[in-house]
Amino acid sequence: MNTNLQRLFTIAQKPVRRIIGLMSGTSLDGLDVALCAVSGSGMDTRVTVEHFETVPYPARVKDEIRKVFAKETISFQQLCLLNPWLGILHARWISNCLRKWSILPGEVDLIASHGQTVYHSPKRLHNRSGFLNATLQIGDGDHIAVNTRIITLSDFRQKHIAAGGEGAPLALYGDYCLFSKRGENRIMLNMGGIANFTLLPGDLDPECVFVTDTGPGNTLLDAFAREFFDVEYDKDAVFAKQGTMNESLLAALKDEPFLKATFPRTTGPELFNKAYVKMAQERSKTTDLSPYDIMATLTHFSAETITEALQWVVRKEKDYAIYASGGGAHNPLLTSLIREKLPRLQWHTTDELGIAGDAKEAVLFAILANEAICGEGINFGKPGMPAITMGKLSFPA
Ligand SMILES: Nc1ncnc2c1ncn2[C@@H]1O[C@H](COP(=O)(O)OP(=O)(O)OP(=O)(O)O)[C@@H](O)[C@H]1O
Ligand SMILES: CC(=O)N[C@H]1[C@@H]2OC[C@@H](O2)[C@@H](O)[C@@H]1O[C@H](C)C(=O)O
Repeated sequence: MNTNLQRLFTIAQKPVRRIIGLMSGTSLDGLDVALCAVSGSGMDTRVTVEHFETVPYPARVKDEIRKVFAKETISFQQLCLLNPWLGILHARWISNCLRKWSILPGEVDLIASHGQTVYHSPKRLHNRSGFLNATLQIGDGDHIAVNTRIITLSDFRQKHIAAGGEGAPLALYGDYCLFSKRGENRIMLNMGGIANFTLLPGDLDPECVFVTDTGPGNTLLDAFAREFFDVEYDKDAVFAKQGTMNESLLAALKDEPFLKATFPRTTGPELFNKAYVKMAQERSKTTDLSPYDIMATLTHFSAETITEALQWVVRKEKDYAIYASGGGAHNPLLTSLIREKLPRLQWHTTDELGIAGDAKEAVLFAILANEAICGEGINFGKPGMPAITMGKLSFPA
């Protein structure tokens, strides 16, 4: 037998597996590296985050990714070169983290690599006849496995699409396993570049679990913080707080078929980008707004689209606790707007559940890898949320 398979078999039988979850999201802020100790599977999964670090993407890495990121027309050579380059860089950063944490590669069982999404194209967005849902993540897993000497699972989203989903959000699988609590209706709200949430019913009925993207989280704020103020993001909403929300621009921003389409739905910066905002400004005759007013209006846009999606699932007669995560949870204006609009929801952060909000998505990919090795496929009984295990295997040798 191939010794890699023997090793995998042993890993699957261990009481506790050490899995590194990796996430590099649509914000392009860096690579989240979460070293997790995982036991059990499915609803019996338990996780302890032993170490977590965000390795910031150097400017050169951001620039190279931006040459293809969410763009309809790109250099094929650039895409081809980026795929191994990013895999090798991710491997190097993992090795650096392990050295810093005094952990040997042989002490880690698996790596779960999300990769870098460069294009997300569900059918509702491309609308091209004969083509189905599609998404593309790069930073190849073979390069990670060979360079770290750790078995790697990667490219989780393709199987979800193959089984009838849009390839996202995958958060529900880990959210359901880790955070479901009998007696509490929970909403796990992640505000990254794009915002999404999972509804976890207090009766644990898998058929009532619900997950969707809502629209922009920070992606438009980041794009315009770069354009107007030459900074990577609007830290603590200092710019947005100096502006006034413009009703006409907000209405134009919200006038988009995606925001009226049935839930669940997924999206990305392919739709919500600078051109989208500039077109809304033209339509609403607000091209002369100050940068501060635009930042304020974009923050309201994210808050309203998040709130309206949440209002669609919450029932008046029920209580809900909301657990926020992702970089947007640090944005005081965004969070206060959401809280004002949903005063009945009890507001928490995932930190209160033992998982730091910045680490959550990386941890969720570690859980997906754990499910791929030990799980049986969680059945939500719904189209678009297939009962599958995900991730492709790369062996170090
Ligand atoms: N103090 C802060 N104030 C305002 N915004 C913040 C703050 N800290 C982080 N952010 C926002 O969070 C973003 C990073 O969020 P996160 O890492 O969750 O996104 P991501 O994982 O890349 O996105 P996605 O989940 O869509 O893939 C930053 O780009 C910034 O916009
Ligand atoms: C295609 C893609 O990378 N989508 C991301 C993105 O970032 C947030 C939102 O859009 C979510 O749908 C998804 O990531 C999380 C981890 C998910 O799949 O649950």
